[in-house]
Amino acid sequence: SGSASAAAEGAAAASSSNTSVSSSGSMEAGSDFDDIAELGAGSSGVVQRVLHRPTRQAMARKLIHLEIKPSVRAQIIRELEVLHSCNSPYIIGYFGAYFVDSSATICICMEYMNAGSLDLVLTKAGRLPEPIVAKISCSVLKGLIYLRENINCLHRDVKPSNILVSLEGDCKLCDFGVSGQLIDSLANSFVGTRSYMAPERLNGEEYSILSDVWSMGLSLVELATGRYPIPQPDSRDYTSAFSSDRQRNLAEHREAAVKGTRLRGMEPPQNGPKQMAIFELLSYIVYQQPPKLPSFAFSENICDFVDCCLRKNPKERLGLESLLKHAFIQSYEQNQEPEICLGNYLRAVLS
Ligand SMILES: O=c1[nH]ccc2cc(OC[C@@H]3CCNC3)c(Cl)cc12
Repeated sequence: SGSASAAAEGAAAASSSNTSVSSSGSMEAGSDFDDIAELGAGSSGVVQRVLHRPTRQAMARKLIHLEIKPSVRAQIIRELEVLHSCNSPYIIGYFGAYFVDSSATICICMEYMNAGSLDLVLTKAGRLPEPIVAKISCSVLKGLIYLRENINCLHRDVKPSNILVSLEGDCKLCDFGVSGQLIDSLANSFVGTRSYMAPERLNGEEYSILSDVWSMGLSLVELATGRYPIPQPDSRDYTSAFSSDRQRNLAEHREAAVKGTRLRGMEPPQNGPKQMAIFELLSYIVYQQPPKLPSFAFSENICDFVDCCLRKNPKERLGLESLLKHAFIQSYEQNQEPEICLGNYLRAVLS
């Protein structure tokens, strides 16, 4: 930990958000960190809120258990080093990573976001109003563009739990596939009952930035309705969360964005099994029509935006720059109504 402290001291002086904790790769865990709370657990590991004592820096530390040989560990640490050069308001800050020898665990130290990930926000907010979904979409697009332009990497795992927000109104991407070796080491670790993977990827075809666009589109439908959108809800499912009066629904979005009020999310599927088996769900994504938002409860702009992301054929999907110019993003980007801001909304809805 001595080397880490020295590195952190030096880096902290640089006061950049990308101070490096350690690249030695052999530093024992925990010596410089105080565990404060558990932030969440996902399919690849547990995330804790920690304090890096030498720098007094609050951090989020992700622990991933990996049974791999030392040479592969060193390669993962090396491949993660490029994250030190990531400096974007839409990408989570990176402090460094190290292995805990005794428990074959990699610890990845990242910037702490005090409003957590969007899967957790959604459980409290019910569903997110359109202006908030627009702000999040804009940040996700800018984050994906930054990854492609600066580290030439795709995200590969866009979903609500990998989009982080802060009470100051920041929205950043995390857990993107920057280390090929880490991707390979995690290849068989998928556990879960839902997938944000694009049809072409489920079909074993070439993965491209347009597959990230599909995952973003699916995530936005979930954020806007409060429910994972596959299988496609039927009309009865919609009536629990949305009024039949279109104008009332549209007014409700704006009001909830300004006041930070919770909106009732959609119930899980009533008809049929509570939760579709994962294989059935994956074949549904590949063979059935893509999900879409109910036009009676949402604006044409957001309905068209998600349709442009959720085309089954990747060649028909819009690219990142075109999506950034879409009316859904522009309509909120331009008349940036001061009372509609992500920070105010999150402070109200999470209070
Ligand atoms: O503050 C954070 N920084 C980096 C990663 C991170 C991940 C988080 O949660 C991830 C889990 C995964 C599934 N649900 C929540 C939270 Cl809740 C905060 C942070």
